Amino acid sequence: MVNIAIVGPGLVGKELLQQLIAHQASPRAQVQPLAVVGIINSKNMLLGGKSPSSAPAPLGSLATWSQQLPTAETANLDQFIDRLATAGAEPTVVVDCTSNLAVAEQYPAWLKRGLHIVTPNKKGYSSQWSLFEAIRSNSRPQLPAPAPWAFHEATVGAGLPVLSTLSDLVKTGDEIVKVEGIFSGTLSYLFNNYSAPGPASAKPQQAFSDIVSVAKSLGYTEPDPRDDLNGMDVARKVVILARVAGLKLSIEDLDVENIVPEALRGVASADEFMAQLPQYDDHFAALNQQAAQEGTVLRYVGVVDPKGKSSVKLMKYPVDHPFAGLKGSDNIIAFTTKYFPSPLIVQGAGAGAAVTAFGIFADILKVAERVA
Ligand SMILES: NC(=O)C1=CN([C@@H]2O[C@H](COP(=O)(O)OP(=O)(O)OC[C@H]3O[C@@H](n4cnc5c(N)ncnc54)[C@H](OP(=O)(O)O)[C@@H]3O)[C@@H](O)[C@H]2O)C=CC1
Ligand SMILES: N[C@@H](CC=O)C(=O)O
Repeated sequence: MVNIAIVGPGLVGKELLQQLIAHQASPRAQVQPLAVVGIINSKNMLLGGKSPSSAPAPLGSLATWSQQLPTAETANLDQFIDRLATAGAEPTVVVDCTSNLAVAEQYPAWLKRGLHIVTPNKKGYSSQWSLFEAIRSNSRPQLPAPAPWAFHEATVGAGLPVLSTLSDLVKTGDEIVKVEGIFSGTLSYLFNNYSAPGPASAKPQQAFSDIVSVAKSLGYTEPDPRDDLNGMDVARKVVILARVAGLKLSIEDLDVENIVPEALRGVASADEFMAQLPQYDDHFAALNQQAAQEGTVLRYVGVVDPKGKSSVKLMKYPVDHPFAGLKGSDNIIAFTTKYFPSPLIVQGAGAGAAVTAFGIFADILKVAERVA
């Protein structure tokens, strides 16, 4: 048995819980039994087991967790972790589904207590180098067994096998020449719809702000869509990729193009930002029109260039370029390497609760297979 504890049952965490509940009801659970022993958000926490000093046990009636959580005991992340790390507990995976840096800063301490980590939270792997290094040096494979594992596949490309592919290339001695791609499901969705190839008259005349609203409602955006439009989400992914490729890169080393209109960068809330965005539809329409007149489309692209300057920016691509033909919220990542001078391409849905939860779930199973 492997224990699972979820920190942050929001959009993604909730979907993960659904997938875990479905797993428990399926024959797959016989092969790999998984028990959800704890759930915590910023207000409350649920922990299975008899007493605060006993090892955690599976939550009873997991299907009703969302009704139980709001009236459960007050959240205390330190106490939650203490319980999970109780002597005699089953191997435990803490799944951080927040987007919180303060939570990610706890990973090294959690790893030192033997807890495995799986996360879609980009902050731990893309913020200060010392945090990344502390996570890496306190987990396997840097430490020998029985040290815990830390996996973060869903931080880039949601459920797509992006980091595992890059890691395999590096581990087998391939040389990374360039990693280039559309790493944001939100920005992919926005520009695939707003700046589609084809005659201007055939294009849908949707306002830019309307498409941002749809991307938000489909669960593609960060809780505040400015974190997508300001390039920071893509910048974090570029940093994560670069670090997996062995480069000591940080966000400050990148050129990042912020496409949030300047006047909206400081507005107080995401709601206020969404309310004011329609005032800037003409600005985006002009950018798009200019690209169309040049026979190009707009695409927001990240580049890891080991020998040059890595960057995150809005680019124009000819309509027959592979990036121009993307659909929906697809990500596309092209790895140009010594073995793959014609790039190895990974492509598919790169945002949304279902695919992100799938990526997290696959990482949980990787831990479970290694500790079974
Ligand atoms: N959406 C997508 O397509 C993808 C998302 N991701 C990443 O997945 C993560 C989750 O995203 P999403 O589900 O949309 O985010 P949400 O904002 O929907 O959920 C965040 C959750 O974290 C909880 N939380 C926040 N701070 C704390 C804290 N200090 N202690 C405990 N719980 C806390 C919130 O609780 P409360 O409600 O009480 O505030 C909430 O349950 C993010 O890091 C995101 O970048 C990665 C890939 C794709
Ligand atoms: N907001 C992000 C979610 C996944 O990382 C995106 O749009 O790609």
